[in-house]
Amino acid sequence: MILKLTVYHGNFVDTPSLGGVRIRHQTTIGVGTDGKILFIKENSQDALKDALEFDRTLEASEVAVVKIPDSQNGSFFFPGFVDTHVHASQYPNAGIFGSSTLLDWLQTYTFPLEASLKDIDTARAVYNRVLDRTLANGTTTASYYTTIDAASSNLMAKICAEKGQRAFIGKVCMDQNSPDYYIESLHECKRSTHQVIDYITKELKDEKIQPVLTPRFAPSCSRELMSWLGELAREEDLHVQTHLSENSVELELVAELFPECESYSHVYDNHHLLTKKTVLAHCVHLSDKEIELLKLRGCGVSHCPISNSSLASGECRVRLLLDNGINVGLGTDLSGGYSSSILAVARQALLVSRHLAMKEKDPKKQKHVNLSVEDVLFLASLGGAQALSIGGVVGSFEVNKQFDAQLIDLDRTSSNVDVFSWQRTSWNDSPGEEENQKLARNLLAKWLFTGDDRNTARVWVAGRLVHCNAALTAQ
Ligand SMILES: O=c1[nH]c(=O)c2nc[nH]c2[nH]1
Ligand SMILES: [Zn+2]
Repeated sequence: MILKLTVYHGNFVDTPSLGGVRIRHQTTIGVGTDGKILFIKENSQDALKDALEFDRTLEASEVAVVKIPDSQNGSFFFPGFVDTHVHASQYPNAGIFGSSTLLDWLQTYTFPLEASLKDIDTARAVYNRVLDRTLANGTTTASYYTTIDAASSNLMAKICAEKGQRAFIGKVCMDQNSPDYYIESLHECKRSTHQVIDYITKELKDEKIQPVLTPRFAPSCSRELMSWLGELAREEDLHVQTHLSENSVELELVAELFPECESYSHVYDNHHLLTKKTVLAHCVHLSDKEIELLKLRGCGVSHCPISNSSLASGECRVRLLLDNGINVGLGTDLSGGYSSSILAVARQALLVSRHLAMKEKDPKKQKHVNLSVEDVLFLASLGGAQALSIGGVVGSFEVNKQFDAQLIDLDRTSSNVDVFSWQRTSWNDSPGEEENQKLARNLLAKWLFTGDDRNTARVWVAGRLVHCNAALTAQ
């Protein structure tokens, strides 16, 4: 018999809006063979019955059931994480940055490593590993930077398709102010960019994998290159990613290189690179006028607090961006950031917001600047999806969205999380269940601050199991 529907049963947690947590207790989610969520039934005991009621033409043998036993009360489903900014090619350097800051870090650590991935075997080893690692940490969508090399960028796209992660693949574009051993001419860059777009859209043809135009950052891109990329983005309706306003020395360099532009953001805007499908990493030192411009253009921002702390770049004022209606997600920014875990990035986002709050004199403002556990879990999931302009496809559990999910298990004896008997919840979030609600929120905080990949039991992208932490007891 051919499988026509999979039903997942257990407790589902997601963040449908900033600061809001939704807990769906003993719920069945039905997923079609194309990975789309077809129905959600709350407060249900019998997942198979729900499936057969949903589609009366189905036979039981055509339905697969993934049920978390009620006894496994420390387990819940959460949407897969979205990493809005990650340099796959830099993964071998995770943790290796010494006391450098952005510009010397690029020269000392980053450009030599990226250049070495021209060797296809090196690229294969690195890209396979980074995929396994991010999937094991619950990342179901990632916006990747590869290197300037087309062949190995195409290999990365192929590995993503094979392993099943949803991914944007950004072949890096740089044609000025870069080392002789790691640069392309404008002509070469145009050709290799087309090679990657053509491979992904005409050969690979996996709708979960998309190309993203990737001017590295303004200093390494000529005006001609940026104009050409801006035009290509418009003509082909492509996604764009780049870095913006990360480090104060970088800001001075940009002002020197582009004296005709009002600000760093205007450099990109003048070349038509700020669109609704653009995601901008860092945005640490933006002026109010630049924030207004990003809002006007509908760009997303990738907040990378581990990277910003490691490279001493500064603190992004996330609450200000959110208050201005800008979509913000989280980025690991490997290897400016040392961790491949979006959960770890979410934790750091919360802590950085508290550092910003400490600088506020007014207690009311202090409170507002703080990001809560619920806020950073939103940024890690739906916020990230919205920043990448795919908020209608993934990021929360809704009918017609894709089933990109992770099963979290806080009870694994080998993990770092200890849940005591009085801290348990039935996950029942209905009115009148205030104590349960409080316990559930405390468990989410415990996961955020003490959890890691040992608690990521299983991961699905579009309904396909892409990671399984073998020791788990869930069937
Ligand atoms: O965090 C960063 N990582 C990079 O690789 C990079 N290149 C330019 N600017 C950058 N910032
Ligand atoms: Zn980066």
